[in-house]
Amino acid sequence: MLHELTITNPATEETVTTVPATTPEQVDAAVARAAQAQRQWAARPPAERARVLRQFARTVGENTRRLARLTVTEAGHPIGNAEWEAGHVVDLLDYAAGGVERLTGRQIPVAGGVDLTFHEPLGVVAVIVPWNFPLPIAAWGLAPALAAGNAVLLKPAETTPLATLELARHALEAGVPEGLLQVLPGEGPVTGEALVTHPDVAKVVFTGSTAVGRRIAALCARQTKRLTLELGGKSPNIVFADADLEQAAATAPAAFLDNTGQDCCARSRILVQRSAYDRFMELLEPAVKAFTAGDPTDPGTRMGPLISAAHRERVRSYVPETVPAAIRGDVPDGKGYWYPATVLEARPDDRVAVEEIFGPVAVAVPFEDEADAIRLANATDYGLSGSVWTRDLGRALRVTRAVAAGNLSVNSHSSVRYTTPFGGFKHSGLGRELGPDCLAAFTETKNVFISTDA
Ligand SMILES: NC(=O)C1=CN([C@@H]2O[C@H](COP(=O)(O)OP(=O)(O)OC[C@H]3O[C@@H](n4cnc5c(N)ncnc54)[C@H](OP(=O)(O)O)[C@@H]3O)[C@@H](O)[C@H]2O)C=CC1
Ligand SMILES: O=C(O)[C@@H](O)[C@@H]1OC[C@H](O)[C@H]1O
Repeated sequence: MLHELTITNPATEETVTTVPATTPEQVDAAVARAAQAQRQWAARPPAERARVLRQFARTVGENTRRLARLTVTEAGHPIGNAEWEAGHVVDLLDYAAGGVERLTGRQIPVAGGVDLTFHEPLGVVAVIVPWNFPLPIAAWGLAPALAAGNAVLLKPAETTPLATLELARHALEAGVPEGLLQVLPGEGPVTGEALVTHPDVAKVVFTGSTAVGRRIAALCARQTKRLTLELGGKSPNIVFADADLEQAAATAPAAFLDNTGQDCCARSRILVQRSAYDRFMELLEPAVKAFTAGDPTDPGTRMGPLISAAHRERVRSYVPETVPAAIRGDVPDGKGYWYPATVLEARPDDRVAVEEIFGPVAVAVPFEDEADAIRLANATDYGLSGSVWTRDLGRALRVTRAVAAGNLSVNSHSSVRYTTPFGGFKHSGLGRELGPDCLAAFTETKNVFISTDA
């Protein structure tokens, strides 16, 4: 077991700092503190809880630049992206604060009495966060969980605890009660599992790999623990010949290269109707090459490094050395975990075309007609996101309804809006985050019947 975590800047390979790792005994103490804070928080009037969360949002808003710089340092995100991510946390906190007073129960007409339903907080919630979007994914869990009256214990990824530790400091400054939001850095199998198996943790929200998600699901099942899973993806970008090909090709690079492809929604399977395939690939090449990789602190940079040397090896293992890439971008020489933007022409059942790579690698595959496109789009175990490019509205509706995925977009690659539900079909997850029901996901529904016959 590690006593401390070493944080490395992935763009320079320099050690940034070390952070103590949380032991299982410290997890026990954190759960006890959180449970006490939660009882007092849940008892406070809703308007008061909403005010505290709005102040939390304001404090984060005043500190987005510093939070963004921490994301650049620990995760290698380009500064423009990192600033958007910190701003997204502000929006999530504001949105959740607005939900506190709208988390209403119901009165259902019944015979012989009055029937009331209540939404009650769960208690202590564990939010286990990956390294790809340290702040947004943390906030997807913590903002609605706190708003619904819960306490949150957040375990960041080993490689990226700095921004969320800073976020917890801002929570205290803003008046979020001591103990209600605690960030517990540490190793997944140690700190993470201590949280998942703790009997006083009522719910686990996990974002990460499908393999770890399955393990956590099995551990939660032993205690019938509430669980939300946001797992991997291998999302299709389906381009029909009738689409605006210029626009489809201009936007396709960002859809698989943003965050260096370390995005569960990455459209890394580019499916193009055969009659438009050659033209599309011609248009795609300059667009991919223009997606500049380099120093993440430079506002002109579009793509940073991968998170670690080990992850770069994993990405590399998917790309056959003997087959030349159809398109390959450039990366800086020297230090940093760089990997070039790569498009491969693959067969639909090649490993590179069906497994999540989580790097700047896409496959291009031609298809014949609508039925073939749907068949190929659904030919993975995943079902998170996907895009359809066409000018035919009927086709857009038919294809989006036929693709088994939680988040689809037409003539766009947008997957994430804090106001709309997000989550996966098949092996991409369980439950939904964000959207109008995000607070209810952190409650139990209680029904009370009051007899009027007595
Ligand atoms: N859906 C998504 O957004 C993500 C998908 N992935 C996929 O997973 C692959 C591997 O990435 P990796 O970092 O290993 O992702 P993991 O699934 O291992 O990690 C995600 C989070 O879970 C924690 N964790 C790991 N094991 C356990 C456990 N047994 N109990 C509780 N928590 C645990 C991790 O901690 P620690 O950091 O200490 O390991 C981290 O905080 C990627 O290449 C990608 O394909 C990865 C990240 C995000
Ligand atoms: O989990 C992911 O990787 C995606 O959902 C990702 O998270 C925040 C970004 O806005 C999304 O694309």
